[in-house]
Parts: sequence; structure tokens; C-alpha cells
Amino acid sequence: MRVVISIGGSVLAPNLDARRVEGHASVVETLAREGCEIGAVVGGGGVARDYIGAARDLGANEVQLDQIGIDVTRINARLLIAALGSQVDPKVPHDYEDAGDAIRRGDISVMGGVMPGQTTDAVAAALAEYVDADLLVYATSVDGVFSADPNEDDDATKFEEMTASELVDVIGDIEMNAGSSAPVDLLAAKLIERAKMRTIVLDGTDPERIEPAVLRGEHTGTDIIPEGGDEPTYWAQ
Ligand SMILES: Nc1ncnc2c1ncn2[C@@H]1O[C@H](COP(=O)(O)OP(=O)(O)O)[C@@H](O)[C@H]1O
Ligand SMILES: O=c1ccn([C@@H]2O[C@H](COP(=O)(O)OP(=O)(O)O)[C@@H](O)[C@H]2O)c(=O)[nH]1
Repeated sequence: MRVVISIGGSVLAPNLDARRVEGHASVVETLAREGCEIGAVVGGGGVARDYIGAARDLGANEVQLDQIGIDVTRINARLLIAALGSQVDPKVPHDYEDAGDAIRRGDISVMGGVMPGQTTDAVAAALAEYVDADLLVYATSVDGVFSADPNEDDDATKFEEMTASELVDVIGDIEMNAGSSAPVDLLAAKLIERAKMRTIVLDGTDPERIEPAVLRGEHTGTDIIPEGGDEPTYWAQ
């Protein structure tokens, strides 16, 4: 099975901790041993937001702030590469072709950000479409997509399941400033919709949750079902 896993910076590197990175690397390696072809995309986390905040105070515009964020996501990608064994492409790809070439060679590919005006959520969705992935997983800091930000609104309710167009509607109003927080960004949601990409949004704080979700579809987060798409056959057994 070919899977793209987006590891949010909030779960990979809310702060710098080698053991936490090791925990995510261990799950990725387990999935590779189970025969998965893997593209990983990592976010910027706390360090990105520290740099973005400082640069904003210095008067940088949003594109400049995005560029700083991209650089931090690429450093985080190098951290995960360092924790992965020999089967990982040592380079952080600058584009989807390089990532796709590595995955087709049988290597694990680890991307960071690629261009201003989006987040790594969109990178993961575009990579999943480009390599025709069977599944896209967002390991983020909440256990799914809610009707509103659950950290701000106690009345927010979780979607167990939703269509990509419902996802577009729910996250459409979330601001898109550099460093803003969203379980999936708007561009990612639109890419998931057009690609009819089977997607799971789950709490990846404990990376162990990723494995059963990928291998058996077992999780407590949100299933994003492509309209007109069927349940993936690999979970039929
Ligand atoms: N509708 C929503 N559903 C779930 N989380 C939301 C929603 N709106 C905003 N959020 C916020 O998005 C955060 C996840 O985004 P972010 O911090 O960028 O994670 P990541 O590091 O995975 O990109 C959650 O912790 C939550 O506070
Ligand atoms: O392709 C990308 C990826 C990231 N970013 C910038 O880098 C920041 C950190 O990336 P992301 O939000 O994906 O990290 P996370 O939310 O997972 O910590 C984003 O807010 C954007 O400002 C960007 O401009 N383009």
C-alpha cells in the first residue's frame, strides 16, 4: 500500500526532543517493514512559530514569514531523516517529482514545505495525488476534524466521518497567516476533494496511533471519504 503521512509540527516538534522524533521514525519504519511505500511530510512546530513571531515583529511580510516557516519544516525533515534507517532518501526533496522518484525506488521520502501561501498539509495532499497514494494520513494535535476549534469552543463536535466538500466548508474560514493552526489547510482540502483521496485525520501525539490507522483503518479520528469513492479494498480483509 502507498501512503502519505503528514506529521504535524505540533506533534513532531512542539519543542526539540530526539526521543519524540525517534518515536515517529519507529512507526514509519514499522509501516515500511509491513510493505508500505511511504512519503512523509513534516511541519514546522514550535520553532517555526518562534521564528515567524520574531520576524513578524521585525516587519517581514507574510510571504517572507512563510519562507522562514518552510526553512524550519525542512530542518525538521532532516531530523526525521536522521532518525530513519538506511531506507530513507537522505535528501529533503524540493518538489514532488524528486519525492515521487524516491518512493518509486522503494525509499522513504521525507518532505518539508515547498512554497509560500500554504502549509505542509497542502504538500502532503499534493504528494498523495502525485504518487497516486492509496491513503493520506494527517497526524495532528487533535483527534480529528471538529465543527470548530475544540481548544477554543467547548461545544465543538467531532466529525467521525465527512466528505471532502464538507471538510472544505468546515475549515474554509480558518485564517491562513504564516504559522496559523488548522487540522488541514484549505488548499489541502480542495486537493483532497479533486483527487478523491481517502484521508484520515487523527491525533498523532502518540505516533503508535498511526500504524493501526494505516494498516487496518482503525482510529478514533475523522475519516474523510471521497465522494463516489469506495472503502479501500485493503481493509476489506
Ligand atoms: N475545525 C477544527 N477541528 C480541529 N482542530 C481545529 C479546528 N480549527 C482549528 N483547529 C486547531 O488546529 C490545531 C491543529 O493545527 P496545527 O496546530 O497547525 O497542527 P499541525 O502541527 O498538525 O499542523 C488543533 O490543535 C486545533 O486547535
Ligand atoms: O509549503 C509550505 C509549508 C509551510 N509553509 C509555512 O511554514 C509554516 C509551518 O508549516 P506548517 O504550518 O505546515 O507546520 P505545522 O502547522 O505542522 O507546525 C506554515 O504556517 C507556513 O507559514 C509554507 O509557506 N509553505
